[in-house]
Amino acid sequence: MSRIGIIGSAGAMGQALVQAIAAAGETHAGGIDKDGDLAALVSASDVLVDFSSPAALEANLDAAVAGNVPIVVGTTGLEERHHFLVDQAAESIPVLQTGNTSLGVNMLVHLVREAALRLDESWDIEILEMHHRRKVDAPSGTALMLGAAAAEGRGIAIEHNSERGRDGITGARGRGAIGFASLRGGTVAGEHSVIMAGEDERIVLSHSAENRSIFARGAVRAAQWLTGQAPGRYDMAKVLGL
Ligand SMILES: NC(=O)C1=CN([C@@H]2O[C@H](COP(=O)(O)OP(=O)(O)OC[C@H]3O[C@@H](n4cnc5c(N)ncnc54)[C@H](OP(=O)(O)O)[C@@H]3O)[C@@H](O)[C@H]2O)C=CC1
Ligand SMILES: O=C(O)C1=N[C@H](C(=O)O)C[C@H](O)C1
Repeated sequence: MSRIGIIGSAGAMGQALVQAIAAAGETHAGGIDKDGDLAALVSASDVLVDFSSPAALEANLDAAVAGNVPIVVGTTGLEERHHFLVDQAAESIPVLQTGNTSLGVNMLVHLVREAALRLDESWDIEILEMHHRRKVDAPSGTALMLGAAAAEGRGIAIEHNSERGRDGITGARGRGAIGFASLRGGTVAGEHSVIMAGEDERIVLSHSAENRSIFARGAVRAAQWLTGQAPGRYDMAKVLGL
């Protein structure tokens, strides 16, 4: 049994996590939000789960390293500098970073990589996501994971082959590009579609989150798995054996 500490505890994911920890028979070590006592939470925890804000990431990783406690980073909206910080922390402690903790999305990531490996550049890949009106980052972390998987399958660098935020006279779509589009509204927990559009035909691979419990269950599974791992950077594929 592990003591799981929550960063971002009063938030939508933090609250879903409290329920998932109890359902899994684990111990809720406590939680913090902005201005909470991070050091005390680290001392009380065997493993941390962070669903807060990119602005909090550096302090969270530093505290986890100082306390030698593994951390699951589920926060999205991360930039290159945040990924660098994750890599640095992973030299000392186990860190699992993912834009989506659900089994279904991680299976979708796998399927997208496989499809992109087999389809040539004449198939245009577009990623469409929709989330609730409160979401602050776009494209979603999941959309970025799906784009990265498509690029990996295709053997191209996503940094040089993305089309994001089209507006106005954008010119025709680039051959081989991976496009992203984001919708926001209502209470949608998370919808992702990867559209592969070829000549006169289309393949659509998609996932619908019916509620946040799928992310919370996945985060608890990740926290359980991460406890006892060697220092390093991990993802959900390792946890789920995909
Ligand atoms: N990887 C995954 O599977 C999933 C990832 N997410 C991601 O998780 C994050 C949180 O989502 P959600 O719960 O919907 O967001 P909410 O806005 O509902 O919750 C965020 C929480 O984080 C807290 N917080 C903000 N800044 C800090 C800080 N510096 N230190 C500690 N806590 C802080 C907020 O507290 P306060 O109100 O005091 O600011 C708030 O309680 C987002 O990045 C989202 O995209 C969401 C679902 C699944
Ligand atoms: O903010 C959310 O709610 C979600 N965020 C994650 C993302 O950015 O992909 C995961 C999930 O889709 C819900």
